[in-house]
Amino acid sequence: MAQSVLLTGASGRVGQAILEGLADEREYEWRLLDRDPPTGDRDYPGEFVVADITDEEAVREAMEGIDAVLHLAGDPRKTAPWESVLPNNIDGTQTVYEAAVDAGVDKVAFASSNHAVGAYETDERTPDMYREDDEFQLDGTELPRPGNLYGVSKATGEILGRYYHDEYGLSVVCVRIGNLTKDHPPIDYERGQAMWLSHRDCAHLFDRCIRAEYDYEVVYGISDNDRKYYSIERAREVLGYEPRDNSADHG
Ligand SMILES: NC(=O)C1=CN([C@@H]2O[C@H](COP(=O)(O)OP(=O)(O)OC[C@H]3O[C@@H](n4cnc5c(N)ncnc54)[C@H](O)[C@@H]3O)[C@@H](O)[C@H]2O)C=CC1
Ligand SMILES: O=C1O[C@H](COP(=O)(O)O)[C@@H](O)[C@H](O)[C@H]1O
Repeated sequence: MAQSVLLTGASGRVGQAILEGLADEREYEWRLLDRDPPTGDRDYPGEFVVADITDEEAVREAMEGIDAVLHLAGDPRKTAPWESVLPNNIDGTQTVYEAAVDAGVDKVAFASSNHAVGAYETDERTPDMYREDDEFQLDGTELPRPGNLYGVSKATGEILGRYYHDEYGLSVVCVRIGNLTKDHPPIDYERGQAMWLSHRDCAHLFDRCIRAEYDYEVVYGISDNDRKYYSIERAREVLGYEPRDNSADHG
């Protein structure tokens, strides 16, 4: 039977990468949600709900009949001020989890970020840790260590997921996404190359978040980069993630 999937933040960069890769997937019935209305220059594979995730009523309505949620909507700026991350990233995420539980949704994949752990990149460790021969690695079992308020909001989204899993049995996977760019990794940016996530690996990873069975997980969402300082072993093990790209293959 087809799975009904709610994709929040569908108009954004990550949402578009996922839809590019999975739009033809016949096993999914998409419901797309964004506060920005769809633009005429793109094809959307499902019903489009124009709503703000801080609007509890609208989110509850959008959640009806949904099996899995890919929750991407939020302010992605690392410089985002508290006035924005509090409503968009924290309140909005709590509204999504709460509505998911009430609607009997099975699983939620939450778009967390490398910035939830950005402060591990100390002056002593960088830039060496961005390089292939350095052994420092984070694997998702470490405590969050944000270096900005945006990172704080993502760490909070992870903790909210823990709560909704433990109290209500919701399956939650928090994907600490690295740096998504199209066609090739960031140029002249070692950090970005170490945490590159290609578009096709992004679509595949979120596909696995819909299909796999899990309880509560924190995984890193990057391609199989030689330079990586984030382990992707947990994503491989629990989700069956098999990335095909590596920033080292791009000059
Ligand atoms: N692009 C990247 O490399 C990374 C992205 N992420 C996370 O992935 C998610 C998506 O990021 P991007 O696609 O890059 O950002 P984006 O800005 O391109 O897309 C975000 C979308 O969410 C929508 N949105 C924002 N606040 C909303 C609200 N209150 N209600 C409804 N819709 C709202 C926006 O209209 C936009 O279409 C974000 O949560 C971001 O923090 C995390 C790490 C890296
Ligand atoms: O969470 C995010 O991280 C990526 C990578 O961070 P950066 O500091 O190396 O640029 C960023 O591009 C993206 O906008 C943000 O949402």
